Amino acid sequence: MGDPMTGALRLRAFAKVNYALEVRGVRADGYHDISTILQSISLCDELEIERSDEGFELRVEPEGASIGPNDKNTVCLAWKLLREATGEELPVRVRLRKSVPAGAGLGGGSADAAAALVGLNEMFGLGLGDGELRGIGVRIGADVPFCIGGGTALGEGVGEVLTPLPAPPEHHLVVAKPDRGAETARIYKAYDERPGEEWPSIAPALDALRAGDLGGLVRSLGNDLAPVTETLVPEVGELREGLSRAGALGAIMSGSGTAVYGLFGSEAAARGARRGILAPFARVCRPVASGVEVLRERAPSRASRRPGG
Ligand SMILES: C[C@](O)(CO)[C@H](O)COP(=O)(O)OP(=O)(O)OC[C@H]1O[C@@H](n2ccc(N)nc2=O)[C@H](O)[C@@H]1O
Ligand SMILES: Nc1ncnc2c1ncn2[C@@H]1O[C@H](COP(=O)(O)OP(=O)(O)OP(=O)(O)O)[C@@H](O)[C@H]1O
Repeated sequence: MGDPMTGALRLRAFAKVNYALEVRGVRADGYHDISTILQSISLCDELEIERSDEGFELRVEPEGASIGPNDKNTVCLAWKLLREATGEELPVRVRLRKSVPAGAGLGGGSADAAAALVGLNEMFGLGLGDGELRGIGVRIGADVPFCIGGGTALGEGVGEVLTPLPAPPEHHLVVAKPDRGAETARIYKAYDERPGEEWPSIAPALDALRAGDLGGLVRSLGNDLAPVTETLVPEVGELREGLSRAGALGAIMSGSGTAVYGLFGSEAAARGARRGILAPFARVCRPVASGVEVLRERAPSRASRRPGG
């Protein structure tokens, strides 16, 4: 449990990629059952949560980051749901520094919600376990439960039934995104309307991970949603081909897109390839073992202490 007197917390909220994603069927509520292998990556947003006297205040940086109104922000939704679940006031000011592009299939909004849940739980000494946080998180988004724990996991159900997997063999990624994004709901809907063949199964990717076989993982990268997004946003396919031409061992779209990533055996190879990628967003990343990292705690200033808090 965290120190209830903690005045401020800084957290990293890590993005994710899907090494493999298989859509298994559509449910009565319109959501899709999936089987997916999720991996946290070093690309991250940063949150600074500071105690205040009352209410909730959010400042998003850089200003003009087009992620919608503050009251719909996943950080605000996390605060509201946690307040409801615990009956505590949780008065805070949050600064959210965005680096993860939105509409990318990199789970940026989900990671921010996860970091807010973990951070508030710690700051106010709420004592909720990971299972309870995941239960709140799934009400914000299907990727939030994964982002709370992060690392490498198999996601089933709508993505919230999680089984930890071994960390992947060492590699680096180049993650790139065209200007246009994709709305997750629209991509799943277009998937339902699309006739045609599916990429078979995540089983070989699971075997490769369990065997620590990078070549096997590369050969079994796959995503049922990729052909759908690539039809709607052709730049996605072009970027994927660009990554392959630049020397990626394998390249595939993440989640519902529009970000794509390529796998490389070394950081040097990834850096070299990135220089040749003409995309508005292109970063070299590595897999990381957690979804949220608490960076440092600062002693509370007198002014930010609640009486008796
Ligand atoms: C594509 C993935 O990122 C893969 O990890 C996830 O499946 C999407 O997770 P997410 O962005 O957290 O999704 P949510 O915010 O919960 O859902 C957005 C919309 O996507 C659709 N959706 C999402 C997840 C899922 N398993 N089936 C769905 O059909 C629903 O229409 C939903 O209204
Ligand atoms: N903290 C946030 N960061 C990014 N987007 C947010 C946030 N809060 C709300 N949103 C809204 O959610 C939309 C998509 O968010 P997000 O970046 O999670 O989607 P995504 O890249 O498709 O990831 P996912 O893999 O979770 O579907 C944004 O366009 C924005 O309107």
